[in-house]
Amino acid sequence: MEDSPTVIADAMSAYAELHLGDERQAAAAPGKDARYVSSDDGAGSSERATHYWAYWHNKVARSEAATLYASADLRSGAMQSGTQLPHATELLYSLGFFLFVAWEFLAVLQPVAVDLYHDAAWSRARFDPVQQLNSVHWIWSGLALLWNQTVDAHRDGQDAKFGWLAETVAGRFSGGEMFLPQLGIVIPLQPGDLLLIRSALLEHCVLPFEGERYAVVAFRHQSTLLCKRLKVEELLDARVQSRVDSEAWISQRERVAQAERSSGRDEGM
Ligand SMILES: O=C(O)CCC(=O)C(=O)O
Ligand SMILES: [Fe+2]
Repeated sequence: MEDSPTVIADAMSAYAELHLGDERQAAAAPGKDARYVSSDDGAGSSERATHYWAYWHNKVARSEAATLYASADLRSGAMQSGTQLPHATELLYSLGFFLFVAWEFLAVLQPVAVDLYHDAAWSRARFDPVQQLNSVHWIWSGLALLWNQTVDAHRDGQDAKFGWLAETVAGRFSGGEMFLPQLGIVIPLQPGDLLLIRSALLEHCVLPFEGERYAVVAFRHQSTLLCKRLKVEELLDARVQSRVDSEAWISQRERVAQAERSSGRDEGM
């Protein structure tokens, strides 16, 4: 990912400059999302932002009216229905290489996970504007974009339980390593690196940093997986699985999907 650091950093800077300016400044209310509660909410806080692009299922209405939801800064507490897609196109194309490499690595590491994510993505492709732009390498249900955000220790409880998050960072900064408290491991994540972690299981946080640190996080929520009654934990376990495992899993998945359809118990996502 040699050229990606500047490509991504430039695209994120441009995007922030053009489209986040006012919303960024407006973020004054205390955050509702514990992940982004900053320990140093003083100087420079107006430069921090978290922005989501995600396929979001409307559980209350039980509809598939998924849309692009975005929050310029979760500290404002507002999740807004996004209309920013036209503005987002340039940034999404700049992230293409990251999405491609994440897909490739995950396909080698655990093909079953790619199958599972891919199925979920394609079943909802017509509702998912990001999918429509990114085509085959978009296997995620959402992206979190972070500008200079400190991130306290957390697990991403909505992510697929035994699934994966893909992340890369950009900008010029020192510090800002990813720390995994349960394992006592510090990952010196640098621009150009790709990180895949089990975000729902492993606590992670970002250590203090100086400079400009941008993060791009691709995730898939558990609620968007197709076969929710599958014992995903047995499938996405810690082993690196072979294609043979994958084929066995596909037939299991089909059986479960069929059982769900015929019992009529599947209430959507
Ligand atoms: O900024 C990072 O490096 C991590 C972000 C993260 O963990 C999250 O958004 O859930
Ligand atoms: Fe996280």
